[in-house]
Amino acid sequence: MTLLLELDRIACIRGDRLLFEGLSLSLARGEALWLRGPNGAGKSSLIRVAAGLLRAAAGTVTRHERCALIDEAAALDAELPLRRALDVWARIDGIDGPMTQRAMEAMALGALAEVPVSMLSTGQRKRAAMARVIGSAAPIWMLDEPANGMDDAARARLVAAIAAHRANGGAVLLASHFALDIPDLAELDMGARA
Ligand SMILES: Nc1ncnc2c1ncn2[C@@H]1O[C@H](COP(=O)(O)OP(=O)(O)OP(=O)(O)O)[C@@H](O)[C@H]1O
Repeated sequence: MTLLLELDRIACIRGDRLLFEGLSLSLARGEALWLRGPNGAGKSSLIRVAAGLLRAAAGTVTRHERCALIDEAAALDAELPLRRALDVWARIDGIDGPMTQRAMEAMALGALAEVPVSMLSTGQRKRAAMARVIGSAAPIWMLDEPANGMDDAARARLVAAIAAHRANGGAVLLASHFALDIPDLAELDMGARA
């Protein structure tokens, strides 16, 4: 079993509030873990700690591979047409053009390639952010509320992309306050810890 991500006895403080402590988890190739819990439980904070964007108050995070993140912050340049905005990231990630093309197809974004990111709807923007994650070829995906604003068809594509990623040896850390139809999904109830 090859571990891709290990969190060991993590504590997280936001403002002056201790959100959680002593939290340990690991993700091996092919695994997916659902962080569940109500608003404010600390799901986004844990994802940000795992991604290295937020410092833990205690404990250690070990990422054995590259990770790609989708969160509420817009990752794509709003002024650029979608295809070019994704190409910018592909160049940064050192990924080839066909990979970006496949990522766009996975999220059914072909018809939106020339539309500026700023003009995309909420759900389209989530699909675009997901295409960026798929196109990154990063083994670890950290997905914070990826399905918010997505319609049923987009959600099905998201679930299929996650399945393909796991089958390919990737791992997924998923924060969502509602259930997604993902098989063989481990759960961590952040609400129970709060
Ligand atoms: N920058 C910050 N400074 C202080 N407190 C913060 C900050 N960001 C978040 N918090 C607090 O940390 C707690 C956990 O927030 P977090 O966003 O991690 O929860 P969540 O489980 O992802 O919630 P949601 O389901 O609403 O996305 C909340 O009480 C929030 O107000």
